[in-house]
Amino acid sequence: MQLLDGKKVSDDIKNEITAEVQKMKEKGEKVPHLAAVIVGNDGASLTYVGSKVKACERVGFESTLVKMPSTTSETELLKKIQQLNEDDTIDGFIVQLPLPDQIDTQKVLMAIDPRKDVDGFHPENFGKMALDMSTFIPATPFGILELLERYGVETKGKHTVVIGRSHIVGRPMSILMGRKGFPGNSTVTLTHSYTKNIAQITTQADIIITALGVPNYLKAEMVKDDAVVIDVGITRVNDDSEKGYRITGDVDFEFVSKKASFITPVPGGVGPMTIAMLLKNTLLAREQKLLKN
Ligand SMILES: Nc1nc2c(c(=O)[nH]1)N[C@@H](CN(C=O)c1ccc(C(=O)N[C@@H](CCC(=O)O)C(=O)O)cc1)CN2
Repeated sequence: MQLLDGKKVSDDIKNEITAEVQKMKEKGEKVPHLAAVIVGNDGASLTYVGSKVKACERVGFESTLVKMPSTTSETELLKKIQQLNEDDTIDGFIVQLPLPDQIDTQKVLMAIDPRKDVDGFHPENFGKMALDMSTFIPATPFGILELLERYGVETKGKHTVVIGRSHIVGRPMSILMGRKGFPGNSTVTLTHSYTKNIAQITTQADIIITALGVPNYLKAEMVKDDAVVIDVGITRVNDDSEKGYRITGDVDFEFVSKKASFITPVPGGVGPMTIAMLLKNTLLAREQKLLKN
């Protein structure tokens, strides 16, 4: 079994981005600027936006964190998005998800200027992705593709089973794995809460990508020998550690890792790749803006 080490690969990517930023500085160009909007006080979301800001500092990007109270109305958030769309100093921005119940997420994502949509969630960018056109690929699926590519995991002609059909991970992942090229050219089955006999499907998979958020859901008996297992689940389970919780994936790692050929750990697998690929999309947004000016 080989570990797909997202921590190491994300560090490599950040070093590559740092070198690109250095070149920009030497040419007297403005460095990329990412803004992140967070509404409310959800502990995990605050951790993730904090990591995004820290990652920007590390690679030499500018960053802006916009914190809004949990009582923010949809109108107020849409106004903030309009400001960020019009702010020429900002190359790309994200709205941290999930949003509070009073806000229509789809309406918010559609309000983001597609040229600044470094999460790749706007329908225009999502459509381009599905049509194999150049665009921002959502950071988590993009990170998974990068891990598969850097470890040389064969995907052509393989059967990939994706568990979970969220707009952030499962749905785009199922599209990307079936696209032409590498990584891709895979035969994809997208499973979800209405799928019957899921173990019958997963035991036939060469590659399993699970994004459910149910700790230890994928058991060894659901996986065939030598399968590639990608764990996108990140659940905080309360314990008596100093932090008060530990991070648990969807995969029963202790036993599944004994059967898998490649597997991502949690933590230290897909999570850090998400942050690295957001930086990559922000660099792309900056470069595209330079090309147009
Ligand atoms: N606007 C967005 N919202 C959300 C996204 C997203 O891509 N865009 N994805 C997730 C959360 N997420 C990024 O925002 C994210 C999740 C996890 C990690 C990560 O590094 N996890 C670590 C563990 C961190 C911890 O201690 O909690 C790991 O797996 O090693 C980074 C980013 C939902 N919302």
